[in-house]
Amino acid sequence: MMWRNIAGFSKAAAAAARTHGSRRYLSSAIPGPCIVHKRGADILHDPWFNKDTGFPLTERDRLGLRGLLPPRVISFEQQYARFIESFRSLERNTQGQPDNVVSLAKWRILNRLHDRNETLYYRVLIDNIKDFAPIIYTPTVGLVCQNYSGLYRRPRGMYFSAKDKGEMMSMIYNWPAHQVDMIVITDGSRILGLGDLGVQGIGIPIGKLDMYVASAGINPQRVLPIMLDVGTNNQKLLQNPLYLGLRQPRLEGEEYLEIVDEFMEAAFTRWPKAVVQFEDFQAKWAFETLDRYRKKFCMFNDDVQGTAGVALAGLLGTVRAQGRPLSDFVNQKIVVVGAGSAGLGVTKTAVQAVARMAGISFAEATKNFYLIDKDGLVTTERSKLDPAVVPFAKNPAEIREGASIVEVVKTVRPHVLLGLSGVGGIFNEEVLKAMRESDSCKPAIFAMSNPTLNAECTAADAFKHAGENIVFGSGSPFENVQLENGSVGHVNQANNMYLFPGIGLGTLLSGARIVTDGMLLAAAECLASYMTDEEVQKGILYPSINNIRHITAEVGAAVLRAAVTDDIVEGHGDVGPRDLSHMSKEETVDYITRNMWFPIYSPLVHEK
Ligand SMILES: NC(=O)C1=CN([C@@H]2O[C@H](COP(=O)(O)OP(=O)(O)OC[C@H]3O[C@@H](n4cnc5c(N)ncnc54)[C@H](O)[C@@H]3O)[C@@H](O)[C@H]2O)C=CC1
Ligand SMILES: CC(=O)C(=O)O
Ligand SMILES: [Mg+2]
Repeated sequence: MMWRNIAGFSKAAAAAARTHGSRRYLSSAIPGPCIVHKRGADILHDPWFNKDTGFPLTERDRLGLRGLLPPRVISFEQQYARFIESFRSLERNTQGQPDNVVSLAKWRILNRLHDRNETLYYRVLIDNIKDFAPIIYTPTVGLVCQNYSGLYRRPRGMYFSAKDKGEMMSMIYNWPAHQVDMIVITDGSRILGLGDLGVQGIGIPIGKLDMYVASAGINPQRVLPIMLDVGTNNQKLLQNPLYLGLRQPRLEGEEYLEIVDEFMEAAFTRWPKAVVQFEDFQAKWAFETLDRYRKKFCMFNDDVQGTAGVALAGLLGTVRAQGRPLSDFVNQKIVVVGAGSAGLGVTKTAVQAVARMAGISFAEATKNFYLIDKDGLVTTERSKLDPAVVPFAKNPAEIREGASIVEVVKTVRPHVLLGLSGVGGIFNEEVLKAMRESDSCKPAIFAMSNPTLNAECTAADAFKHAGENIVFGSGSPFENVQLENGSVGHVNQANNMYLFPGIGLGTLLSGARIVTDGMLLAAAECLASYMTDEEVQKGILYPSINNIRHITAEVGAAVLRAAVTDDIVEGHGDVGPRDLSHMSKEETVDYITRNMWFPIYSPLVHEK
């Protein structure tokens, strides 16, 4: 497959140059120039501009590179083929070694390319996204974060620590790029299902932004991963002499919020048009910061809001997979395991959808939802109920307070069992077998926790124990399952990666001041309607990751149009609010697609 890619490379590159990219092209296949303010070895050491052995001789002369490279010029196609061959050779040479060792070796080879030559890196990533997303994103990114202090070679992104209080407004100007479009920020307090990883959580913003470049075509020169290091409560890290973060317990309360406030003010002062994505904050701060900033800054929380949209699309897909009309969603009984930032975001959004569809109140719409946390089923009987879960607490007369997952499944016979608990394997054989008694003809199991070992169950176990007629989704990728009946059990990657790039891109290109509920709902609806009935009936609820650029363009357009409807757009570049409001749906998709950056070597022109 890889070689087919390479064989079709030149034609594809020319087509790409026509249809993608924010760089302007002089003719259909010739990329426009890129201004560079460096010369000589400085260019070779800057991954944004470096072409390695790909610099043409004339460019070597112009930029003072002559003699700094071996004499032969290697084409982009040859460089690409050479990298892929190295990667395949690494795969061959590591066969039989433990999974973690192989995954980290693959991450290292990609990371080295990222550090050296971003154009080639993003090109191999885009063309081979199915193979490489599991390395730069979940699950391997989790392993990278766990080992970050040892793996660290050179910085990427910016680090703001509790010690930088009062300095952030000037520090933000240390970032070399004049323009920043997308920022992903974490405080490292809940990295995937791996808990508090402190400063080592920086791997998550880096991985998410790689997905932004690959999926949404955000220019990699304009992305900024941010780590807010406010300490860590992870004792193992605090005792690790190699740990690279602040060696102090996490800041709490006002002290914590002052740090986040200061960063937000600094970032939006320098880049007022940027979009900020909050990622992997522990639940209390995820909700608090979302509440605090969503009306003031152009930001969203991916775990709360992106996940909710992807899950809603999956839930609507399961109704279609049952061969029922969408309106039947209001009758689906849904058990959500995990009442944190993701589980609560999903439950709230799904209840809102039921309320809207059935024309009933939010409170009435909670009837078919059952929320389970580490203490079991949440009911009104629980002492010290977290205010965020109060709306979903059941009457203990229906099922007892603290009932286990299997008790709830046996009693409720739900259509859907959805896990966002971060606890690997809690959908055990007994729970999965209980799902055989579901009231649905096609029960749905979503084991959405990441990374792979934290998934509530594996795909193979789900099909084996819950039955071959289920639909299955997981946060991290699993292989499809060969079923005994001869058919294929499809695995859906129920991951917010299907939405956050489109939410960010649509917001950016509309120049929306904030991210509204309408924009988020439009993103979810777009994803929900993306699949054909035929696909959905086979249990395929989300598109292949190979189509991620296409789905992102569609989602981005839906988000942009919703922003226009909400009357909050300020336009982007030459395109004003009136232009945006006059675009048809197709024109909006075209506008979004034309603004996606695509990696191709541009002639470099030196300017002092
Ligand atoms: N697939 C996707 O797109 C996404 C997946 N996630 C995953 O969801 C998981 C949870 O994330 P957050 O909600 O942010 O974490 P969180 O820490 O805010 O919440 C975890 C919840 O799980 C509950 N829980 C813990 N142990 C449990 C047990 N044994 N039984 C039942 N419930 C239990 C906790 O009480 C808490 O309510 C993580 O693994 C994360 O990777 C999060 C966002 C997106
Ligand atoms: C996918 C994601 O955002 C998470 O697991 O936290
Ligand atoms: Mg996350």
